[in-house]
Amino acid sequence: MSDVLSFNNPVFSQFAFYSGVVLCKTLIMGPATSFFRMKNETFSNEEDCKLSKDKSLKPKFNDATVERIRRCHQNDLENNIPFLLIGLLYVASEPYENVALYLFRTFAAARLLHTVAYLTPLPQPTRALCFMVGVGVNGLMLFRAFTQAQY
Ligand SMILES: N[C@@H](CCC(=O)N[C@@H](CS)C(=O)NCC(=O)O)C(=O)O
Repeated sequence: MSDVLSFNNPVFSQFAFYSGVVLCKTLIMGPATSFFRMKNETFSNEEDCKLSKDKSLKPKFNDATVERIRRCHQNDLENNIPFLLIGLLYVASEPYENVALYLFRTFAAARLLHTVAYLTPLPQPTRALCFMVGVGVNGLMLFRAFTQAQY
């Protein structure tokens, strides 16, 4: 049991890999927001506006691109952070390796596709389905952790 949360455990190692994938994806959203803020001259604070050549610029909160990236980032935070926490409990429950790998891959694929669907944007229900697959994986992992835990 002491080796469960170590890279000697293939399930933890695979979990670390797919967590890294979704974390990288989430981390990219901040710089992507900054990039489009500068490109579209859409700043949310007075002091940021002063950095622009146009000194008459005022804070703006309704740029469609910036707001879409922000919503996508927030959605990542709402889903990927629970994946990291629930995943740790799940790995500690010592699941079957092939089932765990399938769940990790499904979650990572669903979240990457969710971003593609949000930013393209693809017609609904594409994004909703990606979201539900992610929620489903988190739910299954949490169920397994609950059923293995003592109370
Ligand atoms: N916080 C989300 C909760 C529900 C959710 O995550 N829905 C998915 C599928 S429709 C989504 O992509 N929502 C868009 C969003 O979070 O901006 C919301 O306000 O929509």
